[in-house]
Amino acid sequence: MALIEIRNLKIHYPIRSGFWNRVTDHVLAVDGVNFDIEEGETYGLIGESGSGKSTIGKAIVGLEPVTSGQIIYKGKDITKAKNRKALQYNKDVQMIFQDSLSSLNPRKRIEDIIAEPIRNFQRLSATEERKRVQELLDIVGMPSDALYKYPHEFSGGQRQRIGVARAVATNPKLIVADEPVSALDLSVQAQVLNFMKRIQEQYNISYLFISHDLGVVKHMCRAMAIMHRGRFVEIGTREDIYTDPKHIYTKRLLAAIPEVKPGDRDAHVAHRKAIEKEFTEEENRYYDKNGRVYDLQRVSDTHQAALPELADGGEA
Ligand SMILES: Nc1ncnc2c1ncn2[C@@H]1O[C@H](COP(=O)(O)OP(=O)(O)OP(=O)(O)O)[C@@H](O)[C@H]1O
Repeated sequence: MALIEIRNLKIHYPIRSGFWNRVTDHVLAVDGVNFDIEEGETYGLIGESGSGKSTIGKAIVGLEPVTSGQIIYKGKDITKAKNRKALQYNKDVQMIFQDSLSSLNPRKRIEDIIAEPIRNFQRLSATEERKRVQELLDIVGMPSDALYKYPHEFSGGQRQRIGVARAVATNPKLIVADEPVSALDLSVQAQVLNFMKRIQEQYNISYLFISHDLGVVKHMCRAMAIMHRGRFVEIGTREDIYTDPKHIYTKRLLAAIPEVKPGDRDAHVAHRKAIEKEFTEEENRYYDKNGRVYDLQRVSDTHQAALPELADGGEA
């Protein structure tokens, strides 16, 4: 059994308009995704901005309400749990955010920031708590005098380490890492990713690793999903995705990785242009169940609504 199983998860946001502020439509931020995360595994979620990655992460940690579908943790559907705040799940599943400056309370000292999740779940004496916070700082490679400082006194990489220390404080089983290194320099990215891996091995933690950067995901994940407009367009292992991508959107993301070898530059630019052309053509193409092809730019809205697979959320 997987540690967490996501089944047909949908998160739709209402769009309100008009004088009465009625719901006139919905943003289909997440529209029927399925995946499992095994114990000790890192599962990658890749897609461009707005594809719905963060919404999935936030729904898993309970920061977004689920429209429909299931989040099954250790065999139990937590979306149906009565008193969700009281669940062991909240201790077991933690999150790291991209923007460490705004996710760490600027008015609190590091000691209090890291101790906060501990206080939610455990009663420790002041001495025990300080010892535990020092231990956590040590795990993420921060000096123990960091205890008395404030978030703005650290670099982005150091703040991300503090964010990890806070996430690890409750001995979690799963950490949702939402773009954890996107705001950092390349050299600092490598350091943070390496210590995240080290901590994973040491404490057998699973990660849901959310990123728009295929280079970073390749370094971290064996299994992954490519997300586009609220749906998964391709799922597979690292080898599947990086050596034999099937979906044009995946090919496009891969082609967007900059080519560093000077000799290959022209070939890379030509490849990128070809992919971009194919993507523009494919993106507006819709295949029905009988293999007929429609150009979605040409069919009217009424006709689109009449296409059965489109109406019930089929692949477009
Ligand atoms: N609270 C909300 N109300 C309405 N729409 C929302 C809300 N939160 C997110 N959305 C919309 O849902 C879609 C998915 O957003 P989400 O933040 O999950 O994307 P993302 O892939 O994580 O992008 P990014 O990396 O830029 O955060 C976007 O179109 C976004 O505008």
